[in-house]
Amino acid sequence: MDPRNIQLHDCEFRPYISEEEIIARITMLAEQLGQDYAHKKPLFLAVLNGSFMFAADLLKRVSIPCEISFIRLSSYQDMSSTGNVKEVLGLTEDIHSRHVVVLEDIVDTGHTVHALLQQLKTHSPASVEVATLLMKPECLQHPLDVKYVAQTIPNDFVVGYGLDYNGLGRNLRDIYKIVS
Ligand SMILES: Nc1nc2c(ncn2[C@@H]2O[C@H](COP(=O)(O)O)[C@@H](O)[C@H]2O)c(=O)[nH]1
Ligand SMILES: [Mg+2]
Repeated sequence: MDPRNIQLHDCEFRPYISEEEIIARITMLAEQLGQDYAHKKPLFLAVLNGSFMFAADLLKRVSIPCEISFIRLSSYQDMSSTGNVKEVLGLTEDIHSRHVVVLEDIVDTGHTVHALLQQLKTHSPASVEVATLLMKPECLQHPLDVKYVAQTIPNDFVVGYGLDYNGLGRNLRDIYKIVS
């Protein structure tokens, strides 16, 4: 095995996106959000578990007044989407008339974001947009308009920087992709 690669459970992963590249992308995203949401006091809604590192690093770089809250959803098993989006921890904030920005680690099929947007819209927010660290456009199965994307990637299974493989890998500073 290449010494730069890592093993998680039964799979080998190789370095893909470095922490420096991730932070550079997030810094640009934070500046864009700061401009678009100046004077709107946005509510960032981070989708746990995967977005915890992205949310923390993004929020540290957003320089306008804002709030953050969390929701926990689950739809992935092993390396694929089940298509069944389970709410593990629900919405605790009143989002009526608020400008909401959903923070996702990765948009793959889009099932998760699609289901969440449907739910959020029933609470009459002033606006809802999605900011994601990663997006796999070729996997999308819903006509989603994801306004803020730090980086698009091909259809590869990735781990690290909050993303896991069956519970492991969330603590990695860089993003790795599976060796096929
Ligand atoms: N560790 C990884 N998790 C992934 C990957 N692609 C998706 N996911 C997880 O699923 C949800 C959303 O998927 P969706 O199909 O509903 O869009 C995402 O938030 C992740 O938690 C991946 O490559 N690696
Ligand atoms: Mg996620």
